[in-house]
Amino acid sequence: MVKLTGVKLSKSFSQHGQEQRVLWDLSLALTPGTMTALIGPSGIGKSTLLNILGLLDRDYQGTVSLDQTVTNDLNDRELAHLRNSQIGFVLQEALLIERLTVRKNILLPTIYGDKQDKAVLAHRVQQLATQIGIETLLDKYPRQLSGGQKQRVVLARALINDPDIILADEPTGSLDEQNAASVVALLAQLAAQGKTVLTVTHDHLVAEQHQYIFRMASGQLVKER
Ligand SMILES: Nc1ncnc2c1ncn2[C@@H]1O[C@H](COP(=O)(O)OP(=O)(O)OP(=O)(O)O)[C@@H](O)[C@H]1O
Repeated sequence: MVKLTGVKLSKSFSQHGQEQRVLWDLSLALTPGTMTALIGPSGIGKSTLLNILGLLDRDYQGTVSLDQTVTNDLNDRELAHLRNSQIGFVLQEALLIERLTVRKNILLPTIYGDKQDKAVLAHRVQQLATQIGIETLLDKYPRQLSGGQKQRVVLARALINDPDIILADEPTGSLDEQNAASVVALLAQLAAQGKTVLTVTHDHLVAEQHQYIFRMASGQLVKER
């Protein structure tokens, strides 16, 4: 299992000649087997931080490490391989490919990287779908699904490669209370298996179910729990 560390992370955006500092010497370490919630007002930089920790954004100051591997030292190919094999992303907008079935959407991350056995993958899709409650949707197309169902498909896709680190941006945003509770329960189950879970959420009830809670303010993290 993998420890994710960010040290002295800084990031600015410049717009209309104005520099906006979003992250400012921010450091954090996420330990395997723990579940951390990241809260804070809209526009404060939560997604920006998630994108850096998830190795999607290289344009920042500071270092991001997975165990002993300092990701800043890797080339784009190595970085993509690490991201694809170790990190599961549950993004805010459920981006599914419309012309592919739910099953094929879930399998998308497996077409990159090392070849995996088809029968094993088929079994894994079935297992995940049952766990997440979307087993009846596997042969449907995204347009036939509700927002909440799409979000659960995105979760299944994030987990198909069995990543050690799960980064979730508002994973319960478009779910009703019952489905939200089952997604949080699943994240807790993954943390109990030794995975590292970081969840961005606006929902206090969801945050409360995490072991650690950090609030983002002025480019830094304040530990609330
Ligand atoms: N590509 C970009 N160009 C310019 N500014 C950006 C860009 N991406 C983000 N920002 C700015 O950086 C700040 C932080 O954005 P970010 O999306 O990280 O916030 P957030 O806390 O995740 O917000 P929300 O809770 O609404 O999702 C915002 O003020 C936003 O306008």
